[in-house]
Order: sequence, then C-alpha cells, then structure tokens
Amino acid sequence: MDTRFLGIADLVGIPSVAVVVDVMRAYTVAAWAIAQGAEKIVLAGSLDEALALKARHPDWVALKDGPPAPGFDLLNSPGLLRSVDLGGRTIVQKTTAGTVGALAVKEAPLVLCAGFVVAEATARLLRTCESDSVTFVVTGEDGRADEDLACAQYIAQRVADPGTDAAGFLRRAAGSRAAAELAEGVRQGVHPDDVALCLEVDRFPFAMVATLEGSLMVLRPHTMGNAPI
Ligand SMILES: O=C(O)[C@H](CS(=O)(=O)O)OP(=O)(O)O
Ligand SMILES: [Mg+2]
Repeated sequence: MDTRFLGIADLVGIPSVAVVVDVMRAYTVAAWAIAQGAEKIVLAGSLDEALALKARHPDWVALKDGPPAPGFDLLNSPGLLRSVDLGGRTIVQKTTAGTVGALAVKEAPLVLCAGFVVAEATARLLRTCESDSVTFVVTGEDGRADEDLACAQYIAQRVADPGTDAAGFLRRAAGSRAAAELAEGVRQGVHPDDVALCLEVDRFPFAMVATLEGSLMVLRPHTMGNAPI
C-alpha cells in the first residue's frame, strides 16, 4: 500500500482513499457521539452553516470547538460528551481542523475519519478494501501535529501488521503540543480527562465513514457487519 501523509493545504487532486485524522479532538469526539447513540454526524463547513442547519432541523444537536457560543448545544470534548445521551440524534459538528480536513476530501470515493479510539476498526477496513494508495490527512498544525501524524502512522503500520505496538505512537501523541495545550487550559471547552480519552487505543469497535449525502458530508459508523464498502 502506497501511503501519503499530507496536511490539508498540501492535498492535490482527489485521493482514492482518504483517512482524515484528528486525535485531539474532533474524531475522538465524533466516535464518542456515536457511542452515546448519535445516528450520524453532519460535518459543517462553518459556524454559520452549523447554525443554519440547526435552524432548519431544530432536533439536531450543534457542536463546536472552543468556548460555548449561542445556538450551540455541545462542545468538542470527549470528557464532556461521555455523559450525554445522544440516542438517535443527528449531530452537526464544526471544528478548527478535523471537520475542515474531511470536507477537503469530500469528493474522494472513500473517506474515513479516525483517531486512536477507532484505530483497529479503521485499519481493518483499509485491509479489506485493498486499495493501492491511501492518503492520510494530518489535520492539525498544517500537517505537523504530532498526535495526528503519530496516529496516522500507527494506523498505516497496523494495516500491514495488526500486532504493531502502540506505545511509541501514544508517547508521541501524549507529548504533542495539542496535549499540552489541553492539559494547561490553553484550549477552551476542555474536560480534565480529554487527553486520556483521546489516547485510548481501540476504545470503539467501529470505523467512521464520511459520505456526501446530497450537499452534506455525513459521518456514520461502519462495522464489519455493515454492507461492504
Ligand atoms: O477542539 C480542539 O481541540 C481543536 C480546536 S483548537 O485547535 O483548540 O482551536 O479542534 P480540532 O478540529 O478538533 O482539532
Ligand atoms: Mg486536532
């Protein structure tokens, strides 16, 4: 498998398979939202779009990163989300890096969104689709965020070797700037458990597949019991 690790701005053309990685925190949060019962996650391109979607669908749940803001129901924090019942709900998520990365590859035939919490399920799906080439979109810090790069490299290695040891990759993620900023209160909308929750390998058994549904990019869980991709 030919693998590339690119920042959002470095993407050229439409990849055949894209894995969009945001460990801290968008796709850890998305996985928790699904685990808490959400039916799907609509990835919004802007705060205004998220609010417009919520206005059109008052039962949808709007989620943003950073501090709370009028019209938004939830923040981009796994620690804050894990006690919320989202049974059957649709989430509209807008974040600084993660959601932007998925929208940048929305034309790709297969888009997976990932963090450590869905590493093996993501690797398994990549193994079964047997693509020659996979582009990992490293969403943070213009492609240099070490938590995202470490997770992307871990998943890529795990595709080839399911026994890959996570320890070194997790150490890099734990030492990343994002982890420090979350721990030190530089970032807003944070729960004290967020970093630890972002570093749980294989917390969830599903991968997350984003597809265009009309004009919306929609993220849904995928387990091996689902129809083949
Ligand atoms: O919520 C997050 O951790 C970040 C926002 S920022 O980098 O703190 O501004 O968003 P994400 O898109 O999940 O990286
Ligand atoms: Mg991030």
